[in-house]
Amino acid sequence: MRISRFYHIQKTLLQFGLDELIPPQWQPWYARLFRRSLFWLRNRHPLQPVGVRLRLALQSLGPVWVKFGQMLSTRRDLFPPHLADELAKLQDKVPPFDGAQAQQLIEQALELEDIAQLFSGFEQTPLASASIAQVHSARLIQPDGNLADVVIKVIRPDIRQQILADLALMETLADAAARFLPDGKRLRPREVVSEYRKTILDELDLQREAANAIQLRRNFDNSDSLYIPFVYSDYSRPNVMVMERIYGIPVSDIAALQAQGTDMELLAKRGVEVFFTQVFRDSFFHADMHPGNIFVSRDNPQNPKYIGIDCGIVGTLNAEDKRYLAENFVAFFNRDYKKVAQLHVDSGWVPAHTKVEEFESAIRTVCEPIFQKPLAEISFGHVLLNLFNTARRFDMQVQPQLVLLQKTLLYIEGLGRQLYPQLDLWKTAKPFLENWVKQQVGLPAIWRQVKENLPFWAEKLPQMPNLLHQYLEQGPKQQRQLLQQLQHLAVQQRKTRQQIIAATFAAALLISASMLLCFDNLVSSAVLFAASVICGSRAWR
Ligand SMILES: Nc1ncnc2c1ncn2[C@@H]1O[C@H](COP(=O)(O)OP(=O)(O)OP(=O)(O)O)[C@@H](O)[C@H]1O
Repeated sequence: MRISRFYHIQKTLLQFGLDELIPPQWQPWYARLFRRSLFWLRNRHPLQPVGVRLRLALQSLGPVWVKFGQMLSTRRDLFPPHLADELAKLQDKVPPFDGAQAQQLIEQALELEDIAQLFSGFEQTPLASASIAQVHSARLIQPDGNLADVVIKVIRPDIRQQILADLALMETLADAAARFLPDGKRLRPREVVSEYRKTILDELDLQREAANAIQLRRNFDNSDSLYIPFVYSDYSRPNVMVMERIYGIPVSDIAALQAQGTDMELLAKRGVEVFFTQVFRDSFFHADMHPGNIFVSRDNPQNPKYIGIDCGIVGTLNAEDKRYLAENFVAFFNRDYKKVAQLHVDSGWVPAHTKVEEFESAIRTVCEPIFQKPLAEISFGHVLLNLFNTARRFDMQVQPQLVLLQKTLLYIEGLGRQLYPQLDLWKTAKPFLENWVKQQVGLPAIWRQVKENLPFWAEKLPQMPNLLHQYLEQGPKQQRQLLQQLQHLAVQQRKTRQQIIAATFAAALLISASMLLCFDNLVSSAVLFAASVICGSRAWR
């Protein structure tokens, strides 16, 4: 099975002429000869540009590869724009699987004899189907007898085995690429595939998605800007998830939004705010913000609210990353490239030995042209992309959390500008960022830390006298032990020195004894030999 799939993948790649992606000077003569001998696998689409062929090949290999291509399209640090643009067009439109089978999977997962025990009006025709799961509508019969409109997401049967098998093949190909392509080191194919493995396997676990949705919903409880549908966690299983059905307008349906009189400027600004709030306030952001996952509530168009679904992929940032990121943005918009360079070194994103002046100059060369545009038109996502690309030349390691963030930022900006083309991103984000940075330093930060640590200190306070007493008692005892160990070490050292001297003497006496033997001086030789044995045995002891 694995060999035949491997052959199928190789065949597809060759029939779409993707071997052309490897420049001829990198292909040794025997590889070219071997390629020519595979005459039945010639390129069948020679007139299509290579980007289009790559997209078509991935599409014909199936959903796992389509999703892989979608992920690669966001890695503009690795691929030229024409390839990344083509990959971005990949869509995982796949035919739904049988609704009766979905019903069976739900019954099995929730241990129901019949779906009607828990749901009324389960629709076997899916509401939507994607590569990994499909979604059915139903009405949940709640414990109090009331009905709630819900959707049930079901993972495709057998998809896990398919994904694992394809991942194993991808890993083999990545290994080969890393070993044989001269650019293998820079492209880091093994890391790219292993990152993909993590993302796609995470997406297979709906319990994880449910937990993410619950957390995000809690973070935006009572928010005017974002609503996350309620998840019925009692009915969440690794392959089944039940959640509140929403009836919002897809965010890409601009005409419908305008028709209901939505305040588009406010909506666009709220998108940016929601993103920065998730990143900087909560350190927990929805990282799959493509338009298919964002809706706008039909209620109150003058005070518009987003609805977010599909929380399968989320990003987190640690406190350090957040601080460096915010300071980077502020420094960048103040055109303080030295600070930007220094921040990259301080955060450990580039090695400590990086020459800050050289790095600063490289950043200036790449970023200064961006300021030719009015501030309002500058894209944060592109700023980050340019910074990361420059930093890569200075050995910046791929930071998956930052790549996820930069990708999400590009989505959010694209969305904001689509909703309200005059959106001034910097004006919307700057007060937020500056305020955040201010809160991280000085008195407010100290006060916040004190407040955060207070419960811990309060808990430990009653134990303090005991701990202090133990410490004071342990002090002299530990000192005595240390002294004993030092004395022991000194004795050992003296012994070793004596052994070395004895061994040297033994060797010198042995050499002299051998020389005297050569001159037939038997008695002296025997005496010296005996002395050498005595010294040697002393060294040995
Ligand atoms: N709570 C909901 N209420 C109404 N419709 C929903 C809900 N959740 C999902 N849908 C519909 O199902 C579609 C697919 O859902 P979702 O994005 O969660 O699935 P997916 O398999 O992760 O898809 P993809 O990977 O393509 O984003 C959505 O675009 C939406 O139309």
